[in-house]
Amino acid sequence: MSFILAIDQGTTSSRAILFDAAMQVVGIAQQEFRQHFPRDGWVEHDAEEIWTTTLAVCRRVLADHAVAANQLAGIGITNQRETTVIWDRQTGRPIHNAIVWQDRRTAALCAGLLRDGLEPVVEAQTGLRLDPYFSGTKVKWLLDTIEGARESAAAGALAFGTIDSFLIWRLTGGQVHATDATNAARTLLFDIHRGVWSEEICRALDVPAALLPEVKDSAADFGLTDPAMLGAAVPILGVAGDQQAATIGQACFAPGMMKSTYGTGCFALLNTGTHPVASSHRMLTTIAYQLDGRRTYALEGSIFIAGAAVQWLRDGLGIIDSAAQSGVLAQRADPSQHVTLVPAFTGLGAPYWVPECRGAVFGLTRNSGPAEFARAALDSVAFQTRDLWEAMQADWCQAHGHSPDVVLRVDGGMSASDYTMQRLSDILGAPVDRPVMQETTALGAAWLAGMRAGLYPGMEEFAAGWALDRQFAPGLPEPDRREAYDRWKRAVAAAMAV
Ligand SMILES: Nc1ncnc2c1ncn2[C@@H]1O[C@H](COP(=O)(O)OP(=O)(O)O)[C@@H](O)[C@H]1O
Ligand SMILES: O=P(O)(O)OC[C@H](O)CO
Repeated sequence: MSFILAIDQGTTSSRAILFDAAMQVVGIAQQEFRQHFPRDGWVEHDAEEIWTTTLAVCRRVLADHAVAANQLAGIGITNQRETTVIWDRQTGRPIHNAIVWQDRRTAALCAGLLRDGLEPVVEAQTGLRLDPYFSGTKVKWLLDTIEGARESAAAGALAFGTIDSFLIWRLTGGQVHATDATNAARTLLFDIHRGVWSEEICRALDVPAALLPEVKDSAADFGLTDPAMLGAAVPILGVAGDQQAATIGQACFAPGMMKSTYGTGCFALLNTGTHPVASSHRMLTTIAYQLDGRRTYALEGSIFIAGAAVQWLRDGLGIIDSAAQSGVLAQRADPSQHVTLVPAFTGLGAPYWVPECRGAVFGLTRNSGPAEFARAALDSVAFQTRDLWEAMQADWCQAHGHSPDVVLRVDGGMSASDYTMQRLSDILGAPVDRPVMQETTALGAAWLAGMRAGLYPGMEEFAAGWALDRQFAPGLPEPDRREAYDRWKRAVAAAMAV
């Protein structure tokens, strides 16, 4: 039993990553699935497709590498967070498509709850904001909308879960209804301080306790897979939301360590230790991981558009053929021009939280062309990260009376761009560390399971194995950094004013 299977169930694809006893990647299988946009602002996934693609990639990666299920010491699950499924306990069938984290259908519901004065309770107990992003109002929408759902839920016939929970249910053949603390922390229903479902918020949202999963540590016994799934009963031993799994995979275990993942969007988490730090700068407070019943907390900043700006250069503007070309093109930009892109294509996330804001470009001249657009798109990722960086440092300062000594570790597809990572370091005025290991999210889930199985080392030894690929050191003089960031702040203010 010398392998660990990590399941990474993401927003656009399901992946299975096989790790060996030395925590090295043996193989990866991946399958995309359909995105459903039934109305403006609505985003759904077919939960059955999430299940079939997940099972298919697990079977494929094992078959491709001739590894039998009885050679697995355990399974770790990491997942797109907040996405909401409600299913029938008897049949296992979802009562509706999964409502995805990006879905905005509950905006009016949130506005109503805000007027009712629920926001202070939500912030104090969950560390989140009253925003459609999180699961709670999606659950309420489903119970209010699907005929008979509210009565069935009250009678205990239905189960709610984030994607980890739904996969655990399916993998165990309907035996286990559980989640981990990091996923529970994203539901808007979980008291992150007491580590229990919040009766007050559940009451306000009309969510019956009978609907909710048991909340466990991130490394725990989540049940055995039904042998019909993979060919043998395999224990599920690790579960964490994908951004928390990346924090673990990056070994950001000490307070002051921060990871920033650059995929379609960007999610930055700053470890704040065993005491939660409340944000007065519009960051989220969340659980980074829970081990042996002890919660470690993080401040989180979520940016909706990062790599998606590069996709826009490729698919929207057609000025590059591949994402990798963006850095080459950006380096050819005229240094005397200051074209600034505010990529608020789907509104602005942290720290602005303005869903109705849309993108804008400033500083165009007759000489502005593809190179200046490419630079503006990549630079926008650095500027947005600086927004989070400033907010988190200010929150930390308020809590501790001094600035943190931040170590920033980056990952995700866009961290492959040397240009962007250098620019990030320049704009932050701080070093940026990129690890050798690219699969940090899957590694985090695998480590949780492998550590629980006794195959992988404990936290300290795991952290010591983190290896640097490249450190980007800041090269921009302070006045230039200030001037560039001031220009960005003015551009955001102008975009928000339109
Ligand atoms: N060399 C590169 N330069 C700039 N952006 C890149 C590069 N490689 C990938 N990207 C961007 O990274 C994103 C893919 O990263 P990934 O971590 O796979 O994202 P996700 O998990 O959200 O699908 C895409 O948006 C792509 O445009
Ligand atoms: O699936 P990803 O990588 O886009 O991550 C989604 C986040 O977990 C949403 O909070």
